[in-house]
Amino acid sequence: MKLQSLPLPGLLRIDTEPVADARGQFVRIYCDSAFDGRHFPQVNLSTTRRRGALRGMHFQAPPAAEGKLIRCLRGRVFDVAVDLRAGSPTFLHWHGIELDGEAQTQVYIPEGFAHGFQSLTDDVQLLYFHTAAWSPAHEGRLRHDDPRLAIRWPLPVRDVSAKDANAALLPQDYRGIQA
Ligand SMILES: Cc1cn([C@H]2C[C@H](O)[C@@H](COP(=O)(O)OP(=O)(O)O[C@H]3O[C@H](C)C(=O)[C@H](O)[C@H]3O)O2)c(=O)[nH]c1=O
Repeated sequence: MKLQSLPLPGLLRIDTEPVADARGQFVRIYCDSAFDGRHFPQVNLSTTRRRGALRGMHFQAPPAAEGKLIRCLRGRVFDVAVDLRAGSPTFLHWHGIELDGEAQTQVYIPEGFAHGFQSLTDDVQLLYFHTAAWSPAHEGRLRHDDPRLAIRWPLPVRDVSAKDANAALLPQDYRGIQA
């Protein structure tokens, strides 16, 4: 398991290392020793039907701020993290990484980030490990097309949920979250 820092502090690319044999392959997705002991009280799986569909941008505010370890199991996605940490040198910066079911790449998005992804193929399956349980009362959403973020999505966007489409744009005085 190789961890590589990405341009936003705390954001990690993880390259897992499958072991192949005549039966197929085995791969370790997570281990405490490689990750200084994250605890994941919740694991989610989403499937997305159509190429171009977009889920996000989601985050949870403290005390339910959540880190996410994400792996694409099927299909291919453009996965985006946005730094919302108050005072961060990369505040409101975004970074995108392609994940796909064939490659062994995962991404770890720490607490204080918003997360979203666009499907680059039909029939995408994404596996998420969360460092906090879902807390609707602490859920926050950003618009995927917020001009203050200026995220460059690879495909024309489609299939956005009403909740995501109706999220508020960031106010000019937005200061971020204390993660
Ligand atoms: C997270 C969660 C959701 N739900 C319910 C709430 C909705 O009725 C339904 C779908 O939720 P939502 O529309 O928020 O799901 P996505 O838009 O796919 O959000 C997911 O994808 C984006 C990219 C993320 O980063 C979120 O962490 C992840 O939850 O499941 C539950 O019942 N339990 C849960 O733990």
